[in-house]
Amino acid sequence: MSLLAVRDLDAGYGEDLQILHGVDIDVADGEYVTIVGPNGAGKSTVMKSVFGLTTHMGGSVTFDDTDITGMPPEEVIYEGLGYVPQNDNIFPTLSVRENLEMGAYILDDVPQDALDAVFERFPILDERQSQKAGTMSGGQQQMLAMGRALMLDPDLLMLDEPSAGLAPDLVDDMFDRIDEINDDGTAILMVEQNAKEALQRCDRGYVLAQGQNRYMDEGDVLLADEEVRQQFLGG
Ligand SMILES: Nc1ncnc2c1ncn2[C@@H]1O[C@H](COP(=O)(O)OP(=O)(O)OP(=O)(O)O)[C@@H](O)[C@H]1O
Repeated sequence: MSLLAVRDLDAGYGEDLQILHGVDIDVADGEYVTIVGPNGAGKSTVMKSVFGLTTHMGGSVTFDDTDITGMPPEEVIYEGLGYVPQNDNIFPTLSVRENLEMGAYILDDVPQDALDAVFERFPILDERQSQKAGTMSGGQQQMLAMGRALMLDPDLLMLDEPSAGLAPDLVDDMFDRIDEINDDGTAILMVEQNAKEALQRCDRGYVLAQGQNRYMDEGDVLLADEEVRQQFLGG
């Protein structure tokens, strides 16, 4: 049984700019899945489509047995799905703590246990609770964006290029933290430019190109596949 099942999905932007052509993606409970592929392949569009941010043109998206096809983000969030977009994923003028509280805005009260869990996972956020988010480093802002998405304790966390813009020595640390979130039971769907590292870390990977599925297998198998390496991983 899939936690997330994307079936034959057609989606895009505006009235008729179709980007995805019959895409299929599955994520099982607790699984760690990555999507890799060339620029413009539609990787981000898959995530945006699951989160109700694109024009739905065909096919379906099911999450935890609920049909969420075309459901707007303000409703999807109630289903147990968290999403950290690549850009604009924090409120720069709000404090760290206010950003985390915003992550739980759909609840009447800020869940103290969730806040404590985020601070335990990312101690730097605890130390900097009152700092304006926009004044933190790129890596710290990325942790804050993840922390915010974790405030509702999602069953699936979608991460769009979490390593983008990070200094090389911080990239491994970011991937380690994603491993930890997954080890604690949250399923991960991640889009990454850093394809080799992402495929090494995940359970299963999809290669997307031109809005279509190209390859799907265990990460290690994709990494070892000569065709995949030549075409999509720079040899
Ligand atoms: N809001 C938008 N309006 C119109 N076209 C868009 C929009 N967002 C993305 N696109 C187009 O959709 C196509 C796929 O973009 P997408 O960002 O999903 O690709 P990607 O595989 O994530 O690539 P990248 O690694 O470059 O982010 C691109 O041609 C892009 O220009």
